[in-house]
Amino acid sequence: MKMKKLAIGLMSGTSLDGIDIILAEISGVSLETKVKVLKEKTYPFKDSVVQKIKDAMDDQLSSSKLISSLNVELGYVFGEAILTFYKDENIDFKDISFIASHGQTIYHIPNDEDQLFRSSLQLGEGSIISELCKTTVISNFRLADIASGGQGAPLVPYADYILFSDLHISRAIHNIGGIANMTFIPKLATLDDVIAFDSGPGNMMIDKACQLLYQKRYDDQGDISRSGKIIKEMYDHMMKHPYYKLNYPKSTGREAFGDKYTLDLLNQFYMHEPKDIMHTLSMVVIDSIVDSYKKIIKKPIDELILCGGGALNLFIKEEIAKKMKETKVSVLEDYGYSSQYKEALAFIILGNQTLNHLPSNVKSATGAKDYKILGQINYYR
Ligand SMILES: Nc1ncnc2c1ncn2[C@@H]1O[C@H](COP(=O)(O)OP(=O)(O)OP(=O)(O)O)[C@@H](O)[C@H]1O
Ligand SMILES: CC(=O)N[C@H]1[C@@H]2OC[C@@H](O2)[C@@H](O)[C@@H]1O[C@H](C)C(=O)O
Repeated sequence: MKMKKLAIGLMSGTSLDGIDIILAEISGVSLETKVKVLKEKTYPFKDSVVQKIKDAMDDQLSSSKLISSLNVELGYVFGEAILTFYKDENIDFKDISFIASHGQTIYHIPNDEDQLFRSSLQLGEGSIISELCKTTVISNFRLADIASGGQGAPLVPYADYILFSDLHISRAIHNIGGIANMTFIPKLATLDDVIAFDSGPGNMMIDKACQLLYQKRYDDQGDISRSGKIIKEMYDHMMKHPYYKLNYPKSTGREAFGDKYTLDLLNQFYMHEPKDIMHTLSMVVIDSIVDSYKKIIKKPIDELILCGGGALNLFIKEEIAKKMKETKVSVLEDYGYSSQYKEALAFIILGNQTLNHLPSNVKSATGAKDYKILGQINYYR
């Protein structure tokens, strides 16, 4: 299968900042996969849609009625965003072979709990996207991995392995989105050698605090956090969160580090300067990222590539570089890809595997028993 195809990747992540859409050319499969990014753009969610997503995640405000409706509504929101992308970028829908859509995570239960099954729910109905965009759509990538005993996350490590494995260099790719997740690929690695997990929160606490304390969507370039100093009591309290000590496989989400967690912290430490609160939140993100290498992986890392919107936070990038002196720390842009769109690109690679009846989970990352073909396919007709 060497034929080149055009495909769309769509990602709306845990930070709820918008819908990342990418157009790429893809050929080959598995290790022979070749991708070329052609266009990329982000379309913001309407505030009313963000509110419905947050309500659907909230144990008190959610209802089965809301979830049923939101699944279809997000199908329309995603499909219409793709149609706008086609218009903006002069793309003819007939040229597109497939759309791979991650969907909006509403709830993620990485491990069985009392009365609760390990599960993960992504909304944005593929049937609706397929109907609107008149193309085959692959969605719901996580459940086949869960069926095989995995956590269903993280899934991007497969794409990281295809894009960044190297014979001579050990590389880690750290995505700092709402949640921060990493893929470590030792030199000469097989897929089984890859280590990947969510290191903990990325921007979600920093964003929430910035919105409440400064009425800004995020801490642009990390300037506010840089200007503050550490609140030791708050830092020590936060670093005691049990998630950081867990060994991999492990994944997390808004359930653990979302608005409720941040609001509780702000209530507890309200007497401190806002800029010191921002600094402390950022230092927890930075140290949980660095600790994932120094305390969990404990292997030499030649190159660390930062990506996700958080790679644009220079304070985070500089502090990580200071703490990992033996590693070359760079951003995805240095490798010819944009930080914000790698996850959308990754789902094109995963969707291509699916259409070719090939697996794309990484067992060591999710804890699954087998390599599985991921996703559900809606053919357009
Ligand atoms: N210039 C900037 N300076 C600082 N932070 C930024 C900047 N631009 C974006 N960000 C951060 O990046 C976030 C968006 O990141 P991204 O789009 O990678 O998240 P996501 O894909 O929703 O999350 P996840 O990877 O967890 O699913 C914003 O909410 C903001 O915190
Ligand atoms: C359940 C879920 O949506 N998890 C996301 C989230 O955002 C980052 C991190 O937590 C990662 O585990 C995952 O996303 C990427 C796309 C992944 O599966 O690799």
